[in-house]
Amino acid sequence: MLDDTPPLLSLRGVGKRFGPVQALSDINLDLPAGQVTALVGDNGAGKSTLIKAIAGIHAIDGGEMLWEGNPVQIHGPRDSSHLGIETVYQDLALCDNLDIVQNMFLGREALRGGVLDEATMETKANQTLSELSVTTVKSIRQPVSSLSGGQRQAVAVARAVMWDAKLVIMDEPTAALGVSQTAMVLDLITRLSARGIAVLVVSHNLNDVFQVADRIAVMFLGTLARTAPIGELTVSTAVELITTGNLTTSTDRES
Ligand SMILES: Nc1ncnc2c1ncn2[C@@H]1O[C@H](COP(=O)(O)OP(=O)(O)OP(=O)(O)O)[C@@H](O)[C@H]1O
Repeated sequence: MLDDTPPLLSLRGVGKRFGPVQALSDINLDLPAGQVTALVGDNGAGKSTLIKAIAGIHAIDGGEMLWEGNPVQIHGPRDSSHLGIETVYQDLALCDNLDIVQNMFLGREALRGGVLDEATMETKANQTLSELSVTTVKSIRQPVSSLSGGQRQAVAVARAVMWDAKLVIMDEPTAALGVSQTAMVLDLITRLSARGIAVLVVSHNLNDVFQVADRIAVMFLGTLARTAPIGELTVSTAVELITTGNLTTSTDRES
């Protein structure tokens, strides 16, 4: 039977111009629930502009976005977080001097009788971290400044999940990480999609992409050169698309 569930988010003909620069042209992209979509492309291809458009930081000036099949207007970060879109940027936006619980509840603290409800916040933070199998953190009361890069990523992702993200966008999540921490973060991405969350991962690292993604979207000079299930491309065809925007050879893997 055909699954007629609409994708969680669909971009239809999306465009964005910065003065003379057409940063995005006619972008058509579906982000299905429970799947990891990798967004790849060379420097300046438009990846950041696209994720910022979805996150409501850049207003689009053409096309439309559909959320679960219905047209939506995303005018700012509040609109996107209201829909259930959470973005984990490279700098993570964690406060170093605050502990894990304080970071996960920053700006959305639980109160009881007008005071902070620490017990509830600790329970919820612990529960989310353990649901995501983040077991490497010694104490949820340690300041995030004492965490490794991978653990910081995990806290930022857990915060998104705790606040009911339906779409998690990750900007170069493994760029600053070593081998074992990269493996931990890739694992975490897989667990997000297993929970039914749509994940959009921007990455320059094709090894990571081929390990974790279900689908790949290749950008070239502001356009979407190709969107395909990951099995339809190889690393070398992906590189060709990234660098030229086309495939001259017919070396696509049989799907
Ligand atoms: N705020 C801005 N004002 C003017 N031009 C911009 C702005 N942001 C991006 N651009 C331009 O839009 C184009 C796409 O940039 P974008 O940062 O989205 O690319 P990218 O694929 O994320 O690149 P990178 O991998 O280097 O981060 C580039 O030509 C860039 O110079």
